[in-house]
Amino acid sequence: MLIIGLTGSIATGKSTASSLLASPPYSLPIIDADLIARRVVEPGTPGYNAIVNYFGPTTPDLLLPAEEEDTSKDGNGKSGRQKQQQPLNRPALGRRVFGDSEERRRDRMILNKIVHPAVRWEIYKALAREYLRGSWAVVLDVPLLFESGMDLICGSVVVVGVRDPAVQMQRLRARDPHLSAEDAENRVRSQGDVRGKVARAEYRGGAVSSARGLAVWNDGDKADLEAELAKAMTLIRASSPRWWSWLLLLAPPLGVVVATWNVACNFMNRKSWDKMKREEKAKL
Ligand SMILES: CC(C)(COP(=O)(O)OP(=O)(O)OC[C@H]1O[C@@H](n2cnc3c(N)ncnc32)[C@H](O)[C@@H]1O)[C@@H](O)C(=O)NCCC(=O)NCCS
Ligand SMILES: Nc1ncnc2c1ncn2[C@@H]1O[C@H](COP(=O)(O)OP(=O)(O)OP(=O)(O)O)[C@@H](O)[C@H]1O
Repeated sequence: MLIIGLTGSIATGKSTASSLLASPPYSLPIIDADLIARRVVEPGTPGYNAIVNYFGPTTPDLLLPAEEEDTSKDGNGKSGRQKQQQPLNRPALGRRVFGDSEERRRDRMILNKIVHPAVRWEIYKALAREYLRGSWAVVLDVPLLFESGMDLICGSVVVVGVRDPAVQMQRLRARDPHLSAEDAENRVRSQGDVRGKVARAEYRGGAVSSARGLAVWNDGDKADLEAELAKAMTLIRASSPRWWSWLLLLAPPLGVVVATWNVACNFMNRKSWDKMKREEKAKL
């Protein structure tokens, strides 16, 4: 099964691209890390408890008002309404962790340490399900694909980027009108420049621009995005035909060898990228 990593920066169009990939003619299964990251911090989960313990004492608006559940219909004899645990106030938590001050970076790291292991585990379970279903390919939509090291397990990485940061900001403000200009700025600054992610993907793709790493530009309208995606999918399909996935599924030892080889190639590629970046820095 081919794992297609889909990434980008905030509001560059990952979700728009993934809903196109989920629809015909592609109809690919999508694993959405943002959705999983919401599920693993729902009230009652270990993630929720850890966040409340750490951020609660210093974030007065961390929790939303509790919803009340009507329990009188359950026939439990009590005519009461039961208080639910208060859900997280996500914009308030976002204000604690997005931005590039020392304090925000530290808090973001702590939040990541709470949320990411649970997200990773859910992603591995979802991948195993798709593998057993015999899916040809699956899209792994992860905003922090490179930062989390998840790119290592991907056969292909597609970065959805915009060249003009003003387009990114305008789309973010239009989609999330509840964010102040400062909040929006902080969110954008919390992720590296998307052009850096595009460069990283293109380095994976190599000089001949293989399906291992591709950029999909999204400065134009949605029809332009569809056309860009179609080009990327043509390359990806050619690099990993359906019969190849069936062969790997029917011959598990071969599947293990190919998967190990793939991770090793990605690891070597990452080492050589890091080395190149270090040398560039040293020259400055
Ligand atoms: C801080 C939180 C509560 C804010 O929630 P909110 O609903 O307002 O925003 P949402 O989750 O939709 O995120 C919007 C975008 O911000 C970016 N983003 C989210 N978390 C992070 C992070 N830790 N570092 C950098 N960028 C991030 C992503 O591009 C994401 O798509 C939430 O983003 C969160 O729990 N983040 C930590 C978990 C995480 O890293 N999720 C990303 C996928 S694993
Ligand atoms: N080509 C486009 N033309 C016009 N609007 C677009 C285009 N692509 C995306 N948008 C809009 O821009 C906003 C951000 O897109 P989207 O939600 O897909 O980004 P994202 O990368 O998934 O963001 P996030 O990281 O915050 O989850 C959405 O409102 C979407 O409808």
